[in-house]
Amino acid sequence: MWRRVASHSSLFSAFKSSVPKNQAAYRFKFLEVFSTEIETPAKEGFSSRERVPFITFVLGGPGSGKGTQCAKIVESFGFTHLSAGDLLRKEISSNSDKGAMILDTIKEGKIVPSEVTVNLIQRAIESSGNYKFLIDGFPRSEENRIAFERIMGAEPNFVLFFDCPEDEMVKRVLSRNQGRVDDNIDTIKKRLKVFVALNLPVINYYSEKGKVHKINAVGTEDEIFEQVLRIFSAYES
Ligand SMILES: Nc1ncnc2c1ncn2[C@@H]1O[C@H](COP(=O)(O)OP(=O)(O)OP(=O)(O)O)[C@@H](O)[C@H]1O
Ligand SMILES: Nc1ccn([C@@H]2O[C@H](COP(=O)(O)O)[C@@H](O)[C@H]2O)c(=O)n1
Ligand SMILES: [Mg+2]
Repeated sequence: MWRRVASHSSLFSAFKSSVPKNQAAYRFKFLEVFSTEIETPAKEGFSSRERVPFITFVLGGPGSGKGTQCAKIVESFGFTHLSAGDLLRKEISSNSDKGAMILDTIKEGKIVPSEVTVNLIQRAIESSGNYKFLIDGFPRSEENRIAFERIMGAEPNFVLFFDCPEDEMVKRVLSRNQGRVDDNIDTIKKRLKVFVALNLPVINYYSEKGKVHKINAVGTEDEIFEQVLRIFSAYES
């Protein structure tokens, strides 16, 4: 994990011993983005002065308000917002060879193979020029989580979990009106099942590590953002 390692090179050699050569090279490229910061000892907060990489995973069921709150966090704290779903939708629109597979998976409310999603996130991080990231809708499964840790060699600093009752999530998704292929009642039911079966275990995993901040996602957007604001303000340094 970036903020826990003593030096750039020790991280790289640990990584090199556990993954194939081409991934090690990829990882090294990724680390170069942060090459001046990585030698700085770990800090709990995010600081504009030292620019130590800071990762927040933003989790919650479909329609719980992750994207809405991420937009507000970006405005107040200068994070880069990377929505895994948006990155996958962009990949579909770009006519990539994986587009058809991704579209079919999204229509079924299932999870896209982890390597695909992690590689999209990795590219977006590398090209962002930022060091503070909100990774929204990821990891969606233990497989996602393990792939991220293996490829990126990093864990989140903390996890935001938007806790919302299912009937409220269904209501919000059905009135979202953004033309998403998965915003229909059949796919929502599947997404809710996938959330319980695959995503809740990830939230429990990080909860046991003391990394989860649970937000009551019922209320107005501003009421919810008050809770979010308190959490981020405590990490600001
Ligand atoms: N607190 C709120 N109260 C009522 N509606 C909300 C609230 N927050 C967000 N919404 C609306 O609910 C819908 C879903 O919100 P949003 O897209 O932020 O959810 P999400 O968690 O990102 O969902 P998904 O996982 O499907 O991408 C949007 O139309 C949004 O405007
Ligand atoms: N880690 C992820 C994230 C998303 N997906 C797929 O995209 C769909 C939409 O995601 P949103 O976060 O925008 O709701 C989701 O239902 C999955 O099909 C994924 O596979 N892996
Ligand atoms: Mg979203």
